[in-house]
Amino acid sequence: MPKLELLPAVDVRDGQAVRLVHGESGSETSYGSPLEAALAWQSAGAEWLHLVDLDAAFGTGDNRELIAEVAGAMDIKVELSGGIRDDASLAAALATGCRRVNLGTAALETPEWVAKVIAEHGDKIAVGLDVRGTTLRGRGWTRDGGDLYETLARLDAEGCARYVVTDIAKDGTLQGPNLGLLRDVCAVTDRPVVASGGVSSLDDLRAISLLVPEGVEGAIVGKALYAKAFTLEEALKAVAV
Ligand SMILES: O=C(O)c1ccccc1N[C@@H]1O[C@H](COP(=O)(O)O)[C@@H](O)[C@H]1O
Repeated sequence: MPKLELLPAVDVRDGQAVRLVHGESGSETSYGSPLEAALAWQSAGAEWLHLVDLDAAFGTGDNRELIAEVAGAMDIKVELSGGIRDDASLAAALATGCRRVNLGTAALETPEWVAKVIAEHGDKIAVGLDVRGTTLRGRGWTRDGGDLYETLARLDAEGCARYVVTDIAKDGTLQGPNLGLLRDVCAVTDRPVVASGGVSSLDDLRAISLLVPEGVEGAIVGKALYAKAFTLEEALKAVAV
């Protein structure tokens, strides 16, 4: 059985590495330099970095140069999210050398463009399914964007390679992942799923690992690492098989 991939997160707002609660603007706790955070996760043995431009996601500007600097400094694979909604922002994201990008709002608001870039870029494109209940949210998680399962069926048909599933109610709360949601998504798609939101302990990571046979490929870990609930080295050891 393949091991669960871990993706430590660096979310950037106003030039700083931050964590939010439920993705709400204004709930930030700041953790300093995004480059230092990313280098620390890399030194600790990460194989992936989940890098998010929160200003671009919220529409409050962007951190494009800093994001490119961080992505460019990494020897590990980078998954880039936030504000990738058109040809120009996609080109800028891919030019950072990242391994793949996550599209959120675009998958809800401009489905034709998303179908086109999936066809052009294959597994360099993942879709972030950010949900409250079973309703998708876009534009910094401030607007409803349709039903999770209808959108998933459409994206599957268009050849989307991978989904990053975030339970907004769990994100940044250290309350444990929504394992039921992950199981439900895996039951309706054969594409790999990256779990996001709520990880609080090594036991949470072990519980997500048990879903690898059902289709969960990875888990994004944010607040728990910054809050020092465990170290990344401990996390990597916990999911090693
Ligand atoms: O990661 C967060 O905490 C987050 C919070 C609020 C909005 C977005 C967030 N992150 C990721 O950003 C992309 C969506 O950006 P866009 O809609 O494509 O501009 C998605 O991967 C979210 O999970």
